Amino acid sequence: MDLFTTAAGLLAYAETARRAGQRIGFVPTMGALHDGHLQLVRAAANDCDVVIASIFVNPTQFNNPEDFRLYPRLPETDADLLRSAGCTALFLPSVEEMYPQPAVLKFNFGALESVMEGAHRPGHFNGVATVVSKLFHLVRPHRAYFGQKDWQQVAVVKQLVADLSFDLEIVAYPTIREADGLAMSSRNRRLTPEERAVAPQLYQALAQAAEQVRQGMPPAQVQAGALATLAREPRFTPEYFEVADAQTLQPLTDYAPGRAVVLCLAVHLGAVRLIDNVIVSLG
Ligand SMILES: Nc1ncnc2c1ncn2[C@@H]1O[C@H](COP(=O)(O)OP(=O)(O)OP(=O)(O)O)[C@@H](O)[C@H]1O
Ligand SMILES: CC(C)(CO)[C@@H](O)C(=O)[O-]
Ligand code: BAL
Repeated sequence: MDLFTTAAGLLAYAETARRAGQRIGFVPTMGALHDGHLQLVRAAANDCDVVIASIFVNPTQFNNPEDFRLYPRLPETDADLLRSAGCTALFLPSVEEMYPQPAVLKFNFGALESVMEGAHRPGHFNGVATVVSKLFHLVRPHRAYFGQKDWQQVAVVKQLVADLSFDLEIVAYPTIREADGLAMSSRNRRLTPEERAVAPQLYQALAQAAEQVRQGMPPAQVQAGALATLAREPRFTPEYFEVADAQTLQPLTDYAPGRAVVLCLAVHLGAVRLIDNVIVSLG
């Protein structure tokens, strides 16, 4: 696996692969890798000739400086995992390399970012769109791989690709979970054993709410019930629990047949903020 720390090195590598007629798969990450990331790398290795992964803890998408400072950083272990999953090149830039000058461009994703992560993490999707655009320009992949654990991010990135005519395909893969249901996340490493023990209740609340949606319980009642369930665990401080249209991400007042519903939550557990979601397809 090749390692690049400069934009120029990455650009030249990707350009050579493209000129040779190779298909390029791209997996952007913030590192501290787990099976959720590695399934994306394996999928890219299966579909493409060249697989480029990036590890960059992007400061512009963090609204909380402590969250940025404490974000797990394990580049050596990550490199080994990437190599064994079939990655052919790793881009590991510094902040100065990615932002030689402060980025000032502002994105507006309208209703897509007026809810959930967009509403609760001011500037978050602006930072994501900025760094993803930069990375897409350097790599110019044929396909870019994202996880459904960040459901809203996938919607925002698809909008970005459409609005800016990036010539690539976005593919999204399901959330990989621990055996007890907890969604894999780099931030799980920061949980204490006591917090880790109660964390699976987040998925349990989502699974219970999903069953209620299938049974036709009104969205407001599903939401209130889930928030009440979460409130029973004193270590949880819920930020939101939304019952939303899976495409538009707007909160639902009732269900439309044939549409998919996404149930999304963000909960603080000690010093760690976790998100998760499940999709319910309505017949
Ligand atoms: N459990 C998972 N299942 C599937 N995809 C995932 C999972 N966790 C992360 N991803 C995807 O991997 C990519 C990189 O995500 P990122 O590096 O932020 O990892 P993360 O584990 O979600 O970290 P965080 O602690 O920030 O939530 C994103 O497209 C994300 O959706
Ligand atoms: C897409 C991404 C790598 C951009 O920094 C990040 O938001 C993530 O890891 O999901
Ligand atoms: N996985 C989304 C990146 C973030 O939390 O900033």
